[in-house]
Amino acid sequence: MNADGRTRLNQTPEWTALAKHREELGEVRLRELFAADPGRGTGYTLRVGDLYVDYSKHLITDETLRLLRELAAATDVSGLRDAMFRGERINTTEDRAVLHTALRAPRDAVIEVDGGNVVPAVHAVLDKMADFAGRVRSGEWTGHTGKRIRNVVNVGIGGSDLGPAMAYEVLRAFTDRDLTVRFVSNVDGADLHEATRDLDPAETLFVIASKTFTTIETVTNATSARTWLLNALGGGEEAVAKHFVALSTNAEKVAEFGIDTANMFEFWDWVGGRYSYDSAIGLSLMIAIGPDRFREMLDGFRLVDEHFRTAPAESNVPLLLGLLGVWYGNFHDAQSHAVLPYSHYLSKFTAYLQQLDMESNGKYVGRDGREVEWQTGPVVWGTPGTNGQHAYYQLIHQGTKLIPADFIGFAEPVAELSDELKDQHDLLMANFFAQTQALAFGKTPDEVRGEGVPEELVPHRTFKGDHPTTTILARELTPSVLGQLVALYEHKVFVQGAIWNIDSFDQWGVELGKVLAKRVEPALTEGADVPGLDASTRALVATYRELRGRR
Ligand SMILES: O=P(O)(O)OC[C@H]1O[C@H](O)[C@H](O)[C@@H](O)[C@@H]1O
Repeated sequence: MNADGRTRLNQTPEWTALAKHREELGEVRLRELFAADPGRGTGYTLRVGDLYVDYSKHLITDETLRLLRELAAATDVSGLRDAMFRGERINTTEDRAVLHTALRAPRDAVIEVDGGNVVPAVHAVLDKMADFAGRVRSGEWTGHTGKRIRNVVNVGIGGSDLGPAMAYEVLRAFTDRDLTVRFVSNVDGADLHEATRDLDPAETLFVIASKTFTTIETVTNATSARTWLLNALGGGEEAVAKHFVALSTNAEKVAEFGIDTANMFEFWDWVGGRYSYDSAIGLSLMIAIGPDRFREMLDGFRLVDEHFRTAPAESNVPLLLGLLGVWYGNFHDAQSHAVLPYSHYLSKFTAYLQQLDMESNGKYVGRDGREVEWQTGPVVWGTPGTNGQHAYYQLIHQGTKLIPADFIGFAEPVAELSDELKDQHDLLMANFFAQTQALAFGKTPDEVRGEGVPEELVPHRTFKGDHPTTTILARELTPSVLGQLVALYEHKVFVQGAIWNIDSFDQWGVELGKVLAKRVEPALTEGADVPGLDASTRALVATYRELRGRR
């Protein structure tokens, strides 16, 4: 028992029961499970909104699912979920509410933080964003010299970059193709250079996205962007006012930087950075796709929020996905989780999920302040599937590691493709279905022999199978479907954090590097002596200075 009145996760009877069940199951053969239950292919499926979710190719039985749900009940996942939706301060280490779900609440909803309803402010900002996006899109908003805005450059990093950058790619077919939208995140000057080198400053709007407005990379890039602009256009504050807007929770710092707070789009400390792209942080996306599409996306988020909040455990998709991750991470020693979209437009989706999942659940200290004795968040990785097939799938099929994977695909190609390109879609999806089939069922030595393969090659050409996958299939990729997918993963991450008893909403682990970077910088620039610098770093810094001719 802990100070917080909870039994340690790995001492609960539900955990023990799962460990025993795992032992009894031994090596699960998916071929056998499918042979024993002809209804498995349709029975082990769920629907949420437009998403069809097949979890039949998992190393589980009805009993596994029952025991996993008992673990969720014992760890009170639904209690924490309800506390989150109610606006309680479940981010205990930062003493904050966790209310990204309020960002997509309907206008008439009431969600209180500290006795005040936050929903009217959410919609006021959405309306302000819609008004601004509309003016940029129509050409009514002009730059300092009177030219219309044709380029939007979002400057931000982490949650202030990955979400909008990912969603912009996903929804490219819905964007205004006359606008150039780019995302700059890296403090490496090459990023801003490449993003701006062919742009006319007079036609360029910078959207400075930073929750805290203190992030060194973003403030540095924003300062350089301002210099680039003013060098070209002249002018001062009036020019900045026409070419810079800010997305932030920190009005004071925004004003200090020189952006008029009238040009600031606000959000709040109860929105985590990695949960923020449907807040003001989505402004670049909204300018690209228009306010109506943005609202459709929010509707998609809301649909899955409602499902997560109200669906019973047996049909609750985020709960299921979270539990499957626990099953592999905690009872099969899986270290990673692959997300493999079969859509070119989802090329940045997994990178986005990396922050969502790994920054949320990469923790070794529990909410009780004690070190956990169980695995927490997995390494999340992956790229669009067909490309992966010709690169790293070999290891998934025949390597020595267990890598559970999500396959995400769509029945319809994007509408604007030519007929010829649309015809390629069946081939893409044939690969999609073939891969999960091969991963699950493999190829036995006898099957290989049956093909006349020489005996010495049989082991090499045998596929053991039993590599677990979830298939997520939707009719087409729309703004709403994107919202549904993102909310699905947000809540999956929530479920796992709740079970592991960690605070999924802080990120103390990124702080140390930031502090050390500030300390080391004067050593690089001025050769300053940094007291306490270790021998390795000291030698590296000296070599760096030598290579730059700074001796
Ligand atoms: O939006 P900002 O305040 O600039 O923060 C940007 C990012 O930097 C931090 O280091 C955090 O790890 C991220 O969670 C955050 O999204």
